Amino acid sequence: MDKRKPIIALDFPDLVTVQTFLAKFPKNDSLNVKVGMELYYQAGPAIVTYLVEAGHQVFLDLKLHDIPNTVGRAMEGLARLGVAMTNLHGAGGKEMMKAAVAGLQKGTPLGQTPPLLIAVTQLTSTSEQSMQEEQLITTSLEESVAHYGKLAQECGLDGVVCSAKEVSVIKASTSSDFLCVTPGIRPKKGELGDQKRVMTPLEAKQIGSDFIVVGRPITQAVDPYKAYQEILAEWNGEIK
Ligand SMILES: O=c1ccn([C@@H]2O[C@H](COP(=O)(O)O)[C@@H](O)[C@H]2O)c(=O)[nH]1
Repeated sequence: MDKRKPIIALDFPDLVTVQTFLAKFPKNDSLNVKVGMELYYQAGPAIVTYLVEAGHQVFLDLKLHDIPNTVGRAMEGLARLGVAMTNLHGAGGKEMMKAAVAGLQKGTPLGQTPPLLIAVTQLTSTSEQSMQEEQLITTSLEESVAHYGKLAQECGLDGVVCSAKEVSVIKASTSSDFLCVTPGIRPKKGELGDQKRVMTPLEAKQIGSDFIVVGRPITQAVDPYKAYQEILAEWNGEIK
C-alpha cells in the first residue's frame, strides 16, 4: 500500500454505489480503499476481487474477534482474496492473534506475501470515559491502547488501528516501524459524527501516522474527488 495515499473507506451498500463513487476519480488511478462490514456483508468476497482486479490496494476491515480456531480458519480464507491489509480486534487476545498470523500465512498463495495484519486497539469512537465505564477498564485510554499495541507486536502482527492521538505512545511502546493506521480523520472544522478521538490529516502526518483512513469527509462530500485531493495534499504536507 502506498503510504502517501489516504485509505478511502468505501462504506457503501453495494457494487453499483461503489462504481458510481469510483467513477468520480480518474480512470486507472490506483487507490487505497477500505472494505468494511457494510460493504462486505452485502456484496461479499466478489467486491474485494472486483477492487483488486481494478488495480486498487484493499484494506479488508472486518475486525475479526472470535475463538482462535475460528479466526485462524477465517484468515486462511481471507488470505486468498489478494488484499494488502486486514485486521482483528486486539481484545481477542494473544492466542487468537497468533492463530490469525498462522492462518494468513497458510492461506497466502505460494509466491505471494501475506496481507499486513493489524489489531484494533480502542475504536476511535470510544472516549476514555466510555471505555472506563462500559468496558470496566481502569487504566487511561492511552495505556489501554499501548497495551494492545505491545500484545499485537509480541504476536507477530504488523501494527495497530488507533487514533492519531496515540501514535507517539504506540511507537514508544513498540518500535518506530510498527504501523499506526489511523481512522478518525477530519478536516479542520469537519463534522465529527460518531468519532471521538480525531485529528486533521496534517496533524496525523506531523505526529507520525503511517496511514490515514478517511470515509465520510470524502464519500459524503459534494465533490468527493476534490475532497480527496485536498486531504491528499494536506496528508503529504502540501497545505500548511
Ligand atoms: O477505530 C476505528 C476502526 C475503524 N474505523 C473505520 O474507519 C472508517 C472511518 O470512517 P469516517 O467516515 O471517516 O468516520 C469507518 O469505515 C470505520 O468503520 C474507525 O472509524 N475507527
